[in-house]
Amino acid sequence: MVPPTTDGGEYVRPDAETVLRVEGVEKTFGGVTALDGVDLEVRDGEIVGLVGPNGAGKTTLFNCIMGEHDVDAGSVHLGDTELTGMNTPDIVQAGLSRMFQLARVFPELTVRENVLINQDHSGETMLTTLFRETDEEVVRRAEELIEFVDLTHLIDEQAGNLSGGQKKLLNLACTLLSEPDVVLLDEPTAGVNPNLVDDITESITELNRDRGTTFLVIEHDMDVVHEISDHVYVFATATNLTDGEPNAALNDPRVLEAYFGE
Ligand SMILES: Nc1ncnc2c1ncn2[C@@H]1O[C@H](COP(=O)(O)OP(=O)(O)OP(=O)(O)O)[C@@H](O)[C@H]1O
Repeated sequence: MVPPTTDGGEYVRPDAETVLRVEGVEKTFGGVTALDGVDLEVRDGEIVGLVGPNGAGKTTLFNCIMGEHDVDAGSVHLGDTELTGMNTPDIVQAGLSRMFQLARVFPELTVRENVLINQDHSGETMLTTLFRETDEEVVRRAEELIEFVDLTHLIDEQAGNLSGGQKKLLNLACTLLSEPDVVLLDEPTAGVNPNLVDDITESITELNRDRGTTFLVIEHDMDVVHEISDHVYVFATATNLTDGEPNAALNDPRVLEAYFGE
């Protein structure tokens, strides 16, 4: 990873390799144009924020990147690999991982089992993955991730007993087991008790700083966007409005107009 640099205190986009590239993506649902020619790039080692009013198309873009929707036009690349047209498991295998807005856990399984079920299960179902003998190295990594998100004291607890914020932290650990090149986070702090918001933002920034994990993050909380993002894309009604360093992008008059009618 090439670390982001600063120039007089201002973030300068690293001259690093572009790991995720979205070009001209279009998606319509019946008569609704959800994405109308979206371009976006995430460079190695960055945390990139994605903001925009409700209905702007942010989640649809994540679905298109992860292969959950076919795109009508345009392309998505991860490094040199074209993801367009690939199915979701193959996209995960290629190096992308996603955390959903609503935490998704298996409530009857323990915290440890929830992480382990995310190991590579090509050719088998998730459950048979869990019950086959797991590589010691994978178990060690799962336990290390659980420790990283501060859930070791709950490692044998059923995930259904965790709070909403703890489930999000668990989901974050789950997305990391496959050692992805880029992690997509859909509103990581939404619905989380304010006490745990800092734990989540700290986990994201530590993962980025200490392990070089690259993130693309949809977030509505502007304080969080300012705090964690190196670069921000702003969407309005199905397309890019602007992008740049957080202060500049979020104070762009077109953004203030789209958000606040100023
Ligand atoms: N499966 C679908 N079928 C029909 N319309 C859809 C579908 N998914 C999204 N849309 C429409 O596409 C547009 C973009 O929605 P999307 O959920 O991507 O926006 P968003 O920016 O993620 O909004 P929010 O911030 O509220 O999550 C909206 O008009 C939405 O109603």
